[in-house]
Parts: sequence; C-alpha cells; structure tokens
Amino acid sequence: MAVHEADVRQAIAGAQTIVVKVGSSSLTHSSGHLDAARLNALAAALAAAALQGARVVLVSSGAIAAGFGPLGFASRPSDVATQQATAAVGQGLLMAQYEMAFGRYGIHVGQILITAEDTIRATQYRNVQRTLDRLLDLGVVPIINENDSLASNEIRFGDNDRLSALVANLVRADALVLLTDVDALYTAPPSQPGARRIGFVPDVVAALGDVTVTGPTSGVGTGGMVTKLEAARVAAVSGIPTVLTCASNAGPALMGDPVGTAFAPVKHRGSSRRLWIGFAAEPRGTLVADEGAAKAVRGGRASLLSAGVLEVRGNFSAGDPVWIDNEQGDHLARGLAGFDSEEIPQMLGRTTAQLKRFLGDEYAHPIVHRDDLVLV
Ligand SMILES: Nc1ncnc2c1ncn2[C@@H]1O[C@H](COP(=O)(O)OP(=O)(O)O)[C@@H](O)[C@H]1O
Ligand SMILES: N[C@@H](CCC(=O)OP(=O)(O)O)C(=O)O
Repeated sequence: MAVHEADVRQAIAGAQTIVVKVGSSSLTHSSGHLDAARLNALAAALAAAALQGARVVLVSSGAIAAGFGPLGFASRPSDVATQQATAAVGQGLLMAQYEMAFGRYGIHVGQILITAEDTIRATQYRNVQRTLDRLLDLGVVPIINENDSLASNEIRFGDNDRLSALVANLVRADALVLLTDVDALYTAPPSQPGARRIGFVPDVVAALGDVTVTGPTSGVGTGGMVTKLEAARVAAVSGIPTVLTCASNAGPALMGDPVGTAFAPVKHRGSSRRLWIGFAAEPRGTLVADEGAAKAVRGGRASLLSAGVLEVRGNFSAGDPVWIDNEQGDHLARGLAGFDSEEIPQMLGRTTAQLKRFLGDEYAHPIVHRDDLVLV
C-alpha cells in the first residue's frame, strides 16, 4: 500500500509524543558560538506544542559550542580530551539557557545525559525509560545530550542524530523531528549545482541509493546528512515518521505543514530494546556459531546455545554487545552476551544439561538469549 505524504504530515501534526533533535549548527553563530536568539526561537516553538498537550523530548547538541568561547578557545577544539572538558563546561551553560527560555512559558526542563554504553544494558535502559516517562508525565521537557565528558571514544555516538532515533524508540514517540541548518534533504549537498530538494521519502531504505550525502559542512556539526539519514532509517523501521528541516521551520514542521523532508515509516513498531542492541551498541567480541546454530539464529526467535558455539573472540563482560558470526566469518546477528568472555571457553559445545552437571546451575543458560539478539 502506497503511503502518501499528506498522511505522514498528518501523523506528525497529531503526534502525542514527539522527539525533536537540534544540531549544533542550528544553535550557533557562524563563529561557532552559541546563539541565544536561535535557542529562544526554538524553545518558543517547542513550548507552543507542549502547551497544547504534546509530550516533547528535546535532544540537543551544543555543549561544545557553548563551552569553547568561555574557555577562551578561538574555535571548536578537535582533540577528544579538550572536547570532553569543553562539553563539561558548555553543558551547564546550555541548560541554563534552555531553563530560561522554557521558563518564560512556565515549563521546566530536565537534563538527561546518555552514553551509548550505559543504555545498552537492560537495567540502565529501563531506568532511562522510566525517568523519561515520569518527566513527561510531570509536564517537563527532558533535554538529552550524549554524555560527552564520559563517553569513551570507541563507543560514542559522536553526533546526536542516531541517539535521537533511539530516544524516539525509548519513549515510543509518534514523530521524530530532525532540525539542522538546511531546509530539507537534497539529492546532493545543496552547495552542488543541480541539487534538488526532496519533499517526501516514502521508503528511506530505497532512497539511500538515490541521494548523495556528505558529512558535516558547517564546521560545528558532527554527523552531517549521513547520520541524519541513518536516524530517519532507524525511526522508519521502528514505525516512526520523521521530518527533517531547518530549526526556523520547527513550528510549521510540528503542525504538519509541508516543510522540509518527510520520511514515511516503513514498518510497524519493533521492540525498542532490540533496536538499541542493533544500532547503538558497538560489539566487543565475536561468537562463532556452527552450521546448525547459525541456521537457528538466522531463522529468528532462537537463542544461541553453547552447544552450537565453536569459538569466542575478544574481551567482553556479560551484558556487552557481541557479533554472532557463521564459520565463514559473515555477521549473522548482534546480541548481548550472557557471560564474560573468559567464562565461555569451558562452555563451548556443551548442552544445557551438561552445563548444569559440570559447571552448575548458573551456567545452564543460553550464551545469548533470543530477547537480547537482533539479526543484521
Ligand atoms: N544531500 C544533502 N542534502 C542536504 N544537506 C546535505 C546533503 N549532504 C550533505 N549535507 C550537509 O549536511 C549538513 C548538516 O549536517 P551537520 O552540519 O552535521 O548539522 P547538525 O549540526 O544539524 O547535525 C548541511 O549543512 C549540508 O551542507
Ligand atoms: N554532544 C555534542 C554534539 C556533537 C554535535 O555537534 O552533534 P551534531 O551537531 O548533532 O552533529 C555537543 O553537545 O557538543
């Protein structure tokens, strides 16, 4: 069944829970410093939606942009340690601006800083979910950023685009709004002659092959259009419509006006935690499945049992993400390991009954439970 743009726009206009992501480039002057007027205009548009009853979550970049000026740097720092220190200073300043901006409308804001690492574990994941739900129940606008000062380099999101799509899942959002410094997705970077504006993308997966996108061009943004399309894809496969436009279009976009680019959802809603496993987590190791186990995993709804695991590679702890590969080295799935990597060699090839007999009850479990596994 064809999905029409008008239906997608209408779904966005009627959304009860909305995640809005704003990039650094939309909150800054051309010098890279935080622009309070742009931030205030955004807060006004979001406050209007919140005052009409919408549950609004804001994923905001800008900590580094807010911090480097006060620290005396002429431009955004490029080394990780200075970026992390700058974000620690800037995050507080950013929140102070938001508090003031939303305060004009009688709305409180609440800060949540997320690392990819601490949300892939089931307990932390549920804690974040519960906190966000409660904040929204209380009429607060949660403002989320990556916890830049703690995130380790290998596992950080870096940009906030993918984080926003995962947050949209977490709060079971009805719409995702990506605000940036271009008014829409174009067939090529807008600076290229002949680049055409795209108003509607019925199938983001199919569209990926038809557009040319690059990383950031603004000097302050991180992911560019590449990570925005990735976010739209994650949202689409989770059943969430997305609109991408410039920050000054936030109000019309939320009202369902035909601004920017609307992306239709391509699937019904999936399990949100599985999406974290699939998209957020960088695998720490590999479990090599034998032919039978590979087939069972590929078929879906099967756990990876130690009887079908031939080899374990890498150093990881129970709860960490791992690849599940076949013997040919193809990735079949990602999952969360049920055991530490050093516990697994003694379990290899053993049935659950043997594990129980030789190693004890605590080992008589799948190496990766089917609820913790997503096919790739
Ligand atoms: N096909 C495309 N359509 C639109 N913009 C694109 C495209 N390819 C690359 N871009 C660039 O992506 C930039 C937005 O990304 P970025 O600077 O990371 O913004 P943000 O800070 O909002 O995350 C735009 O300024 C634009 O130049
Ligand atoms: N977490 C970082 C965001 C990094 C960044 O620039 O992201 P984006 O502008 O969304 O590409 C910050 O607050 O500075």
